[in-house]
Amino acid sequence: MKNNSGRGNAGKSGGQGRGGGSGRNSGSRTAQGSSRRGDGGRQGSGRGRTASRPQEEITGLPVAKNDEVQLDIIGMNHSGEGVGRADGYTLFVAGALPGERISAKVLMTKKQYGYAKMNTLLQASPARVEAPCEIFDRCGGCQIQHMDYGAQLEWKRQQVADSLQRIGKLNVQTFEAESANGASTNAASTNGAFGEAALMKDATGLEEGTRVSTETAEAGAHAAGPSEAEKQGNAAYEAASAASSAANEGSEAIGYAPEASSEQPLQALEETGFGGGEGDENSDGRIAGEAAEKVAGGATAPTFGSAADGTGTDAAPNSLAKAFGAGTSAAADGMSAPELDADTSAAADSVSASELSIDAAAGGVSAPALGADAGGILVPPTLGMSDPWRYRNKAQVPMGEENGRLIGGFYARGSHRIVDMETCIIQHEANDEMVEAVKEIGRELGITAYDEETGRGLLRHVVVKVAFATGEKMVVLVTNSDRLPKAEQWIAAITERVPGVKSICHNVNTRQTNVIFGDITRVLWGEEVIHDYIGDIKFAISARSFYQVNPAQTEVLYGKTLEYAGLTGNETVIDAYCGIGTISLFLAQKAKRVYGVEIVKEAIEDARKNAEINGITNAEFEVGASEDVIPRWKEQGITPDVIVVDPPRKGCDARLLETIIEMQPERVVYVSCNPATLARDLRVLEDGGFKTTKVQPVDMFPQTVHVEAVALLTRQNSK
Ligand SMILES: C[S@@+](CC[C@H](N)C(=O)[O-])C[C@H]1O[C@@H](n2cnc3c(N)ncnc32)[C@H](O)[C@@H]1O
Repeated sequence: MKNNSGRGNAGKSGGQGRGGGSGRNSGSRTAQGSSRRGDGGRQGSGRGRTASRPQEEITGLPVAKNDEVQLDIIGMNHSGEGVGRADGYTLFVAGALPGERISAKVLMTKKQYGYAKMNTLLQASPARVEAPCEIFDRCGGCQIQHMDYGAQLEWKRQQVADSLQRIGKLNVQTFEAESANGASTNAASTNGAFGEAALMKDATGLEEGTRVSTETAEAGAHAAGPSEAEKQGNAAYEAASAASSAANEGSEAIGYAPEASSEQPLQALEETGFGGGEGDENSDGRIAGEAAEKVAGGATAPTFGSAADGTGTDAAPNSLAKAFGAGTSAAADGMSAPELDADTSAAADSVSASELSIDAAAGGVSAPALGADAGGILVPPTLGMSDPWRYRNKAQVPMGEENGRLIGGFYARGSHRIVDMETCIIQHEANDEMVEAVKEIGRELGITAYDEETGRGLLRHVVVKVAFATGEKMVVLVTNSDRLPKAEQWIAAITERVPGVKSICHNVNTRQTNVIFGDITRVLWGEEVIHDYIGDIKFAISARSFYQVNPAQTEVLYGKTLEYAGLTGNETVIDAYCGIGTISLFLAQKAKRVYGVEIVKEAIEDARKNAEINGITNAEFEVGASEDVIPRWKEQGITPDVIVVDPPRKGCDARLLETIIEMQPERVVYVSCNPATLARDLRVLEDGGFKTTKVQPVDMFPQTVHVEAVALLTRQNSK
């Protein structure tokens, strides 16, 4: 276990107390520059926003740019920023935790909310810990290392409960949780220290039922990108769906009927692919990696199916669209571009802009009194890791040069400048070692790094994967040329310095884009794939195939999915959004027959191969959009007992939900990486005759703000 203790020492000044209340009067404005500095608090250095966009002066606000304000932090938004109020005006503060009192400088103001940079931590939260990573302040891969892991888990559970209540208008059972500061909190209410929902409406300024406006789309944008990437898969896997969902998905907007945005996402990619990032799964648009790939790929490379052609139409039947308001207009997605950085996390979260309860605006006042109903949905504590470090099996590292020396690491916040990095403490050590070895070899061979401004230079990214169960390793060199110079020397050096390497691949990406992978991948040496196990099932993982990045927690997630599916061996099961068939094959062990559907052709090819290598014959897979294929299966007479869905962040297509309701399975198991769209979709299914009984949060991405959950719904009406 890494050093994750040290609670509460950082920067307590103790001199100011917490101030009274968190409502409209909690922020007190002081003269600029009058705050104390250097009293040991977290200075909010590198994580402050870069207000690089010219700002329009908005008059009549309680604060102005450069003001110094004292704030009580009353929640944390889904980007991991503390939420404070200054005379009723919402300010987002990177690095501040709920329950803290801080002095901060206002960086920028918008009509409904603004950003501030913490200058002095006046009173620290007991949940505050010293972030163990030296570059936490600069790297976007993790957002909440400074929060005690128990508090992270509690916050994630709260995110789920809040979304169910506020967006889904669902009844959540009261749950007594020990909060990080030892106080007992009613986790079903929304005014706990870790609840943010109450702030959303105020932050976006939208009245309940208001459709997402430009501002909310903008706000939501931040969440775009990476968030999902890992979960969604790489460019190949996401390309097909990205065009239709790009904007919506990234924006966290939850309404149906989004318009697709096609080009904007292209800048999404700045980020570290090394660490968390959802470059993969990270959200705040800060992580390049796959997220970027996904988005960018979808917009630019219509290679994998109809949705990728940029014509994405997620149009929902009016009734549904109406039910959830928030038809959002796309754009959001592109927001992760560096120059927009300062706007993005606002997310204040368009997510629920249209759904938020008005009384929420009061500042942490609880939503409708839903909590105490024992008949409500059970949201148990988040299933976390005993050691929430070194959990990732894949790193995607951008390469650059510093004074002529090959370096690789992460993009400095708000720029595309690459900062060298030797270790990432959420990566498996083997990934650190592989990346380091490749950098050394590259230097020895005199390899140049790709320069995205000039389009010159050779090595763009190094992607490394390690299979936790077998120890097999893969190195992928992504270059800006079709030929890899000195290929033999590369192979000799990598095989010598990377013990256990099973596969060395070369991917060609000559496009001037931030997308990591190009379309051509060649095996330079060894196997085309490495193998890993989840439970007893063996999976072949190729250079570009999507595979969950946290294998330990994947087993937990799939185990819960299987448990909720309640299989006896006689059931027909549909696995919608099945990817490479990971969940399908898990289920097939206990079901009569499993039908998997996935929009990306390559994923389905992998799924079929994986079924074969495991000798599984009762699973079949079809390429296509779930919302197209499953209605067809219905016409063909397939009658599932259980339907499992594991959609991208944008949630299920409305047509799919309608089909599920018509098919009337006994149970629906909904695996989600976005509590907002989960809540929206559960509302539809509830209205269609299902009852949500449990929603189990699972921590797939410790130290980041990403929230994963699996929900069980049972059919209430009879066929
Ligand atoms: C969250 S991933 C789930 C993958 C898989 N269940 C797993 O756990 O590895 C979502 C998947 O849905 C796919 N997808 C996106 N839109 C789709 C659609 N309309 N129909 C079917 N699959 C889709 C993506 O390509 C991606 O593989």
